Amino acid sequence: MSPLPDFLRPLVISGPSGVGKSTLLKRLFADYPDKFGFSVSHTTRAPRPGEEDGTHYYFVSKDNFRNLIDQKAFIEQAEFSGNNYGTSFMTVNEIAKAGRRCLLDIEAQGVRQVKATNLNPVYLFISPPTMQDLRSRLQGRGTETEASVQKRLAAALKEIEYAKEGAHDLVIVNDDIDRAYDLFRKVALGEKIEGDSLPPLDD
Ligand SMILES: Nc1ncnc2c1ncn2[C@@H]1O[C@H](COP(=O)(O)OP(=O)(O)OP(=O)(O)O)[C@@H](O)[C@H]1O
Repeated sequence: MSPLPDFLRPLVISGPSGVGKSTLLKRLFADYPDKFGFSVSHTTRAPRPGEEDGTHYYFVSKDNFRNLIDQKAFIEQAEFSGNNYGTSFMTVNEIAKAGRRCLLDIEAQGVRQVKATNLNPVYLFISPPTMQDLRSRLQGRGTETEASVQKRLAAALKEIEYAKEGAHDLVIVNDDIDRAYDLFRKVALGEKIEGDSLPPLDD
């Protein structure tokens, strides 16, 4: 069976830090080990315990990152919480060459830049049900200091503002993980779904 038309377009996944993007992606890759390729970003942030270079990120120095910008290696790149993140053309091309759907985890600044390219992806926003849920997930993950949680929440407001502008093709609310994953899986496979409406997120 030939793939659905949307399967041939990259899928950009956005959403505030702590909303559950990595959790959804992990399940997808476990269920479909051969169908997708995650566009591994370059970052200047320090690896968290268990994160591996080349799998979760390409961990590079600030100088190295600046050189890559100068070489125009990035489709998009942005600074977030004091660290740089970028998606290289090379990474995305390699996934397409391998016949897999390219999945990209990109925040609002980056999405604006991707929109100025000819990548033509599907834009998906993963939303928390409420701001309180987002706060408790960030705190519960145990990877952040309280200051870092505050920074991420401030950045989350910008992500949400952009989503409220209608920047994305689709929204999935990560309330119940099984329900959210079922929708996410369908979108990733290229199925057309109704999607959720964006919650008010004003709490
Ligand atoms: N539906 C859900 N209900 C409750 N907790 C969840 C749900 N989805 C994910 N979580 C938990 O929320 C925390 C944050 O999830 P995760 O690390 O996947 O977020 P993320 O969006 O990838 O964040 P970042 O962008 O910072 O990498 C994790 O501890 C995860 O187990």
